[in-house]
Amino acid sequence: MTIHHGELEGGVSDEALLDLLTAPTFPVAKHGTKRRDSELDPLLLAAAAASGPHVTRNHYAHDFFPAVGDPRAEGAWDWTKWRGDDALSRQERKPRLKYVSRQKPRRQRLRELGIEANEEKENGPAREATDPLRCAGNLPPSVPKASSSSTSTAVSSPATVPSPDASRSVPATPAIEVKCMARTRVPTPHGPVFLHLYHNNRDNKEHLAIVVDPAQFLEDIPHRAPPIRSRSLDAVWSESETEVERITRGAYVGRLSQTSQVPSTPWEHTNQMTDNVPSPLVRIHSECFTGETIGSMRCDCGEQLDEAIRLISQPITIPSSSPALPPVVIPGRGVVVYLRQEGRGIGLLSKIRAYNLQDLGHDTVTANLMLGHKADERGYEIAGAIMRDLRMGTERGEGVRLLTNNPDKVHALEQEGIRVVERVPMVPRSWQRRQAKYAAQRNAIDIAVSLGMEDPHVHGLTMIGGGEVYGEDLDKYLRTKVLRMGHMLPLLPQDPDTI
Ligand SMILES: Nc1nc2c(ncn2[C@@H]2O[C@H](COP(=O)(O)OP(=O)(O)OP(=O)(O)O)[C@@H](O)[C@H]2O)c(=O)[nH]1
Repeated sequence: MTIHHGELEGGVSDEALLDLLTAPTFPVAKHGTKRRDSELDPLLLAAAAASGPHVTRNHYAHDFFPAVGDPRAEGAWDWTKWRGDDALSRQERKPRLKYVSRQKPRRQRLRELGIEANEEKENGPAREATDPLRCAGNLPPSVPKASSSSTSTAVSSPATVPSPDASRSVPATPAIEVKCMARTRVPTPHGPVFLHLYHNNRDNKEHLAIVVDPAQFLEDIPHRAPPIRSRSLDAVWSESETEVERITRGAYVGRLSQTSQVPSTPWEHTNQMTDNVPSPLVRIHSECFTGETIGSMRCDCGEQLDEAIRLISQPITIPSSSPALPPVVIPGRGVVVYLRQEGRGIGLLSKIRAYNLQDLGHDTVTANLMLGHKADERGYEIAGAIMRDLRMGTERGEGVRLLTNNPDKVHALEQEGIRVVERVPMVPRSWQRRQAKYAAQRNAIDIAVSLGMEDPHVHGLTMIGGGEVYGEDLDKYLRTKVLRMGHMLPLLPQDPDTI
């Protein structure tokens, strides 16, 4: 069976329109009047065409919704003023659904960027960031923290490179700094992990790293690969820091117990990689409350998180250098960097609204655009800094094997100086199961077992409802990612009977 684009949620028109609008050359009417300004922003047009209501080129940040957080804004819904659903309140509410601009006047925005309004043409460089299919550095404006930089990992990110156009003053973005504030052992269904909590100087979110490296518990055995440890955590934070303080924040070695309390020392690991040890598996994962906490089957985020920890925790077989010797098996080794970028960076509130637009028939990309967001608003600078703090994919030359289908992530990490030696696909469990059925039309369970899946309920019962997400909503979501966001997954024929 062939998959037609037109079968996607949102219909042919949304996708065809977006393709047309984001094509390299924009069609111009033969006898049209020449525009005085530059070409129209495809994002704006796509949002306008998809949503219907008026959106103007200078106000594309307008929202369907009034400013919820600002009760003084015209049309804002302030629930504290809710007095019941009587006729009067209904009348009061009626004219309230209006668009409210969240954008300051352009002149003021340019001034804040240090750019004189007359120097910058409309739709000049700033327009680049509005490309809906671009994965942009979207982190909020930097607020440098007064932190002891001696203990944090500071690396010049590409954002700090001065503008080649020296005549224009571009505000300098301070080098990104991350600091691991605490680390602890967490037992999971896949084995123990070390949860690392990071602070940074770009946003006020607590990003996390889930380090799988149980070899650190095995004391008297020579390690084949260096332990995965945070440089900023193992640093000495102050001269007056006590051993108990160090241990309490997680700067210890081995297994912490009533009888074993060994504080770590600042980074001094000398053990090198043994030959043939594969590069560690790494996943950069973005927060998804719905998929990970309440087991939503609109997406596969919860399953992906579970599957990533499972895959990384698998023991590694190292072939021996001599045929006479048996292969060596070592514990799994790798990291999940967990970024607090809910809803691909648009936040939970907007994601919930986007779900309602999806129920109206729009796909996940169009729903974001209709709400005035980009298709993807995430950034990976913080992930890069965390990886550098853990010395992953940088200094030892081993590189990382990245668990993803998203080409943007590979590119973004490489931009951050992380060496990605291999992309390892994340095939949804339900697709693996169905693929197994299609492949041979035989006993699907046997095939799934031979693919290493075994019983999906055995592994990772970390989501409410079980170990595999499936269903119509999920299929639509995954197909949109493949067809509209360039995710590298082989599409399966649609077959509701096999779900
Ligand atoms: N805006 C929006 N975000 C969503 C939706 N469904 C899931 N997300 C968010 O998408 C993010 C996960 O992104 P994915 O595209 O699944 O994964 P990815 O990280 O880009 O790619 P992979 O590495 O291949 O999994 C999380 O932040 C989720 O909260 C949706 O319908 N709309």
